[in-house]
Amino acid sequence: MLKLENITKTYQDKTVVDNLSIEVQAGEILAIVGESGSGKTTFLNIISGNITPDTGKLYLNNQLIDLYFNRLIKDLPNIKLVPQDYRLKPDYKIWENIDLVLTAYTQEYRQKRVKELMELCGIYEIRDKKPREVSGGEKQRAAIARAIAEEPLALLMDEPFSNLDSINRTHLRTKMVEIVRKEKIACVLVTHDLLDAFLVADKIGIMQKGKLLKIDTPQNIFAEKENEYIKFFVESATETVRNFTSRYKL
Ligand SMILES: Nc1ncnc2c1ncn2[C@@H]1O[C@H](COP(=O)(O)OP(=O)(O)OP(=O)(O)O)[C@@H](O)[C@H]1O
Repeated sequence: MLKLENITKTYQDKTVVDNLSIEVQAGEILAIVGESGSGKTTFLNIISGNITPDTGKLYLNNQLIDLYFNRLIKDLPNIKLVPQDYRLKPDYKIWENIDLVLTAYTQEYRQKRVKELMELCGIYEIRDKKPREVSGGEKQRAAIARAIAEEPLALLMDEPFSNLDSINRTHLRTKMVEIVRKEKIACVLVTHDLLDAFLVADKIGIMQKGKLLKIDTPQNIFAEKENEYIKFFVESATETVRNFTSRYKL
């Protein structure tokens, strides 16, 4: 279980992340949705240990993790971030990219784990290709396989769908749910696209100007009655589908 309490980050006089608290259970996906500049990436980087917050606490399975000590290596163990640009090593094959993070383990375990991860993430067929020879969706799934190789408790994803075409998007959404459930990881993803969040998340947090306005189930966010900003956000996300159905009277 991943839990953050009262996280705040201010740059000069601008509060970019304003007193955020979240809780994500193992095997659950929380999608944080907000417009560009709302503070999503900063929040994700605080959770991964890459940015030190001004205040707030992080717990993993009820254990307090120190976010404040001066570290040489910024990444927190047990929390892995899949960056937007994947950062796969271009000169290594897909399987080697995953194998590289397992050098501390025995050869026998590495082989078994790499195969298992490639099968789970649906990239076994492309294991001998280099990153430039595969699609964006395949690169994304390879980056997920690499991130979860050492069985982290939490997986963070920055705009996982934004570089993908609609077929790859659909495939990734299905795979992500399968991976998170099977590996029992607490997953936080950030996206500006509420439709993706509706389709993949167990809970959605709507972020505006550094604040989380509401965290609730996709059904309740969709049916929001009170907050004008959330209503507007839901309207704009579903507008294309409504226009299409009304055009053809479906
Ligand atoms: N190092 C920094 N110094 C000063 N301001 C910063 C810094 N990093 C981010 N900001 C500001 O914080 C705000 C939130 O940025 P952030 O990248 O977290 O938003 P975002 O919601 O992820 O946006 P996007 O979807 O465009 O990536 C922005 O106004 C940005 O200019």
